[in-house]
Amino acid sequence: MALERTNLEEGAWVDIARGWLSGHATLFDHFAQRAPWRTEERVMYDSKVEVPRLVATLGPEDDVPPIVEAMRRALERKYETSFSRTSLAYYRDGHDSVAWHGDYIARKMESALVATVSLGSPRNFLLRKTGGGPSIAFPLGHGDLVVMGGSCQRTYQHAIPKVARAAARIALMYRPVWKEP
Ligand SMILES: O=C(O)CCC(=O)C(=O)O
Ligand SMILES: [Fe+2]
Repeated sequence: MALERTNLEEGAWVDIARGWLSGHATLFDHFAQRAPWRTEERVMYDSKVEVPRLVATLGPEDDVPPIVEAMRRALERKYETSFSRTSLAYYRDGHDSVAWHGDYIARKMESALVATVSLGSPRNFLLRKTGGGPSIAFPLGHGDLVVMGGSCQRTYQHAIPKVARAAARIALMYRPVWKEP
């Protein structure tokens, strides 16, 4: 895996591997047509976080292409953890977004890992210190892998901001099972 690590402050970091999944367009089409999409009817982060996008959770009963399991195994080997939860977020166009947040439960944990493979067209993925300040932008799409680690969910926040024009992107997210500390 050709990973490039960016060390942030307070023990947070992100790894990025550009074009990690070469067949991203095929997997995008598969999920766009077949994933069990729902709107986020329940408040996922906190009541202030607006989340206009479609989401899906993949379980054992879902029809998942073998590449999804192959990527999970590669990530588990590399990061020496069990990425047993798989979920999806579908940004249909520039109106879809996720506001600044640290992932639920993980934002209370000392450290946590989240691996995201971006399918389809790029969107800007932003990071900033929790509560505000300048942001760093990483355009993510076309099979790029990003892994957030260390204190990233607690000391940093991330967002996919709205933009005037964007083609569709799906984020395929792998997370370990997190326990409330
Ligand atoms: O779309 C992404 O890459 C990020 C999504 C995200 O942060 C989340 O669902 O918690
Ligand atoms: Fe998140």
